[in-house]
Amino acid sequence: MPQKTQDTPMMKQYQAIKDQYPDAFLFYRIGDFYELFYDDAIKGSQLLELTLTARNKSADDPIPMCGVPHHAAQNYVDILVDKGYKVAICEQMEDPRKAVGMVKRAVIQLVTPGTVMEDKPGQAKENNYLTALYVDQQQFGFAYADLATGEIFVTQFSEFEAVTSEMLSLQTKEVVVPEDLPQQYRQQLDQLDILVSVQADQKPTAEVSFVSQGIDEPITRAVLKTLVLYLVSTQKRALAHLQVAVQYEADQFLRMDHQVKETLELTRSMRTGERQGTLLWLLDKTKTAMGGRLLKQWLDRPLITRREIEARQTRVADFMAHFFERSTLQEALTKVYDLERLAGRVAFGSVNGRDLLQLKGSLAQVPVIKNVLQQMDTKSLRALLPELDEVPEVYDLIDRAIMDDAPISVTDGGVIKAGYNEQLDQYRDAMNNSKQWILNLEAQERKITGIHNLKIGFNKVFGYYIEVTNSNLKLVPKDRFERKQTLTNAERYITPELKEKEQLILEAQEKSTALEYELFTEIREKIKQQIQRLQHLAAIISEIDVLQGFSVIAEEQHYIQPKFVSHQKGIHIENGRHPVVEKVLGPQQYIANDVTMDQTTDVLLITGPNMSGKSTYMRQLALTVVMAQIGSFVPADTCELPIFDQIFTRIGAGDDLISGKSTFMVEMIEANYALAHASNRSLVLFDELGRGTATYDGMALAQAIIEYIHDHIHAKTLFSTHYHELTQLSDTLAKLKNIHVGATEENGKLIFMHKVLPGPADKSYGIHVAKLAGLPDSLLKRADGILQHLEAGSKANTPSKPAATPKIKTPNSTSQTPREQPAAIQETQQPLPEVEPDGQLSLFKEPEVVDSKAEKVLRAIHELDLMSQTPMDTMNLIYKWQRQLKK
Ligand SMILES: Nc1ncnc2c1ncn2[C@@H]1O[C@H](COP(=O)(O)OP(=O)(O)OP(=O)(O)O)[C@@H](O)[C@H]1O
Repeated sequence: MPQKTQDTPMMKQYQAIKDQYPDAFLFYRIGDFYELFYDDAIKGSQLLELTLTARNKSADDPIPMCGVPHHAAQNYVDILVDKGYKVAICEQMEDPRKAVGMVKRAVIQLVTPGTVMEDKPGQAKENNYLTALYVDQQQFGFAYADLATGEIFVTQFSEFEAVTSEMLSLQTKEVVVPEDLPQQYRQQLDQLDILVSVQADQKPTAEVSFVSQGIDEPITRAVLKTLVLYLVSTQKRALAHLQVAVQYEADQFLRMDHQVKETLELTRSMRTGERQGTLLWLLDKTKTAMGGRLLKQWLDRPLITRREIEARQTRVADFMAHFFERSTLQEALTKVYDLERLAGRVAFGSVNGRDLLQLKGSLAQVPVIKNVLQQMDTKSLRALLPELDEVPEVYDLIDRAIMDDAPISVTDGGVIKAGYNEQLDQYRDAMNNSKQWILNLEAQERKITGIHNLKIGFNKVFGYYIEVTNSNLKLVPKDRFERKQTLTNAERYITPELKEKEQLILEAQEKSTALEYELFTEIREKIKQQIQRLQHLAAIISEIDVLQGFSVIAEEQHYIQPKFVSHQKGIHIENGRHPVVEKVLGPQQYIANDVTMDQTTDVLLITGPNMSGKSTYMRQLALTVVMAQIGSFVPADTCELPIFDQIFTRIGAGDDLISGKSTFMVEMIEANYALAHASNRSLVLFDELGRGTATYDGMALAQAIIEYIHDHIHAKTLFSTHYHELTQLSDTLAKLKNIHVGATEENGKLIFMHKVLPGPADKSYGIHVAKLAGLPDSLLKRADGILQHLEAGSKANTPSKPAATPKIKTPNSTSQTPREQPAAIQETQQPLPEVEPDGQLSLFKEPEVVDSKAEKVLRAIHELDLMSQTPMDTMNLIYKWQRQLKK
């Protein structure tokens, strides 16, 4: 009986290896190809658009197969990993020609989404983080690493939400967890669209102990071990570039959860997901990829220590003051390559001759950078000089050893300079002498034979040969020349002495390439010894780069150095601007605005028409705070700020469609999060909070939330609203001030002033905005009619001096006075209308007691301000009404 295909020795070897990597595509090397089999082949051929064939097609059990040429494999690996899959690279571990029996094969690397090392175009300024999680008794150890740069960070959290928020902020594509991670967390991680990889507990490696230096807590040590073991087990090599883990505490930085960072568009645009239009995009004037990555890290974690922030500011000011020196500095920085990733490649063993030349070129810039900092001659910049290590050992070594035009390949020779190694020089001499000998032989044979165009050539198949054209064949000495090949117009011959020389040349060549590779490996190992110095240098240069970038943008956009004051003194900003909107609109178009929140103001209640600039004003303040706390200058004429500990936002009505939460639910979750975590040193921005539900509910909640913050939290809070009734709160809340964004009406048209003014706005210009948006005239007329009706009703019902506190009506009681000032809103069991502010907004004459469900719903429909509803709001309401009718 013929052997089944799957039982052949090779397929058995394949299966044994594949069993160890069930969750990865196995790229199985056969000769010049990597082959995929079975399901890998079926799925892989679709994902990679490859032809699906079969091994042993004609057998009873053909095995699905597809393959990629080895030299093009990287592209295919990248595609799969980019799509979130893992790829195990299985190589032939011995020369098939020399192998006895089956060629030995082994997986040399498992490439996963979190461990990609290759530089992808456009990604140089991005880190690729692998994260790890360890849970012990409701405490969460959390760590992350960038394998390309060797950076590792570790912390712990006491809430799982903080873990997921951090993962989302870091945009990790993969998280490593221990085998015994409780199922509940596993499920929640699975929902995040992040690949979850499991790492078995094993004996720690040397890397683990190196990375964990100075880390004492068992939980942070445990998570580091999980992380590093995974790196080592996937990469299968020593990772000398892994850096000692940096321990951080979330409260050592200005805390912003993932949602806040997204809302403020610090590094990713909400609309496009790209950099364009973000604060990072605006601020990034860095000249190196490392600087670009550092800036992003700073934006993720602004500082809260005044001394540290001011140290950065001082350097920015110093760079600003030295325009000419700065341009020399920038020129030098442009010539600095990605030292961090080069160091990574040295450790990884993937560095080539050109990389080393880049390393040398970068190191050559260090004296230039030092020189220019010296010229600037300020205390803060001088302090950097001793930190700028030129790593001369590495520079000299590369300078002595690596040819200036070294090729990319490290195995084909042509990498090592003459004079670096005596043996190599001898081989090269031998080769050169022999080549000269051959030239001499050519001249000599021409003379002896009288064939003036006799040539000695070389090709890979026949080696050296003597070529004679057909017209001279009669002159060939048949006794000495042995014919080897016939061409159309010539014959090729060899002679014994030519063969002998050829042997010598080829041997010397083979030996010299092998020796070159050996020398290159040695050089790499020597540089590896200096990796930590290179990494330190990279860190200092990155910092210089980011700070010089701040000086560039500050100069270009006319920013000023913010001053830090106590929380009591509060916020004083004159002519502040939204940095990104200003950049996009141009300085002439942007209307600058003041922000004043001194000891008498904790809450600014902002009213004004749609589109007038309320959320821009709020974002402007938040971005100014973030810029100030990363050490950048800020867009304003003068700026005094306290240092904030956290920023909370609820801006824009984004639905969390994935988790099926409605706008209102998301709003309430975010509001609750802010209320639970904010302190009197926090900044809270709520944009039209409460508008995701029925008017009364929303207004009631908005008021209660403002009161809560005002009375209990004392955080600096900006609250924009369309509920004009809320402006009356300034009568009862001592530290609440009304401001509004002005607009004027001219000939029935609305002119936005974008100017923030004291006091409440007097009118909602919704209908005008609707007109600008192009709604049909007939509809607008109808809306105008309803508005007039509403206003008439409102005037009729409004007491001459509007009461600050709305009255509350329940079906069982007529109007009653609320508990006490300023607690205005009380809970009631009735769904609608639970709360009604004195007659405002009311279109119809109120029945004292609403008794039928249908009437309640009808009335709610009448009262609904359709223009201020999103479709999702309306869906929510209809759902609620349906439920009421069914009750
Ligand atoms: N200070 C300003 N100077 C110039 N233009 C501005 C200014 N503030 C806002 N704008 C422009 O007005 C537009 C609307 O601003 P924004 O979204 O802040 O309004 P809004 O009052 O929050 O609107 P809505 O109530 O509809 O959410 C912005 O896209 C911006 O182009």
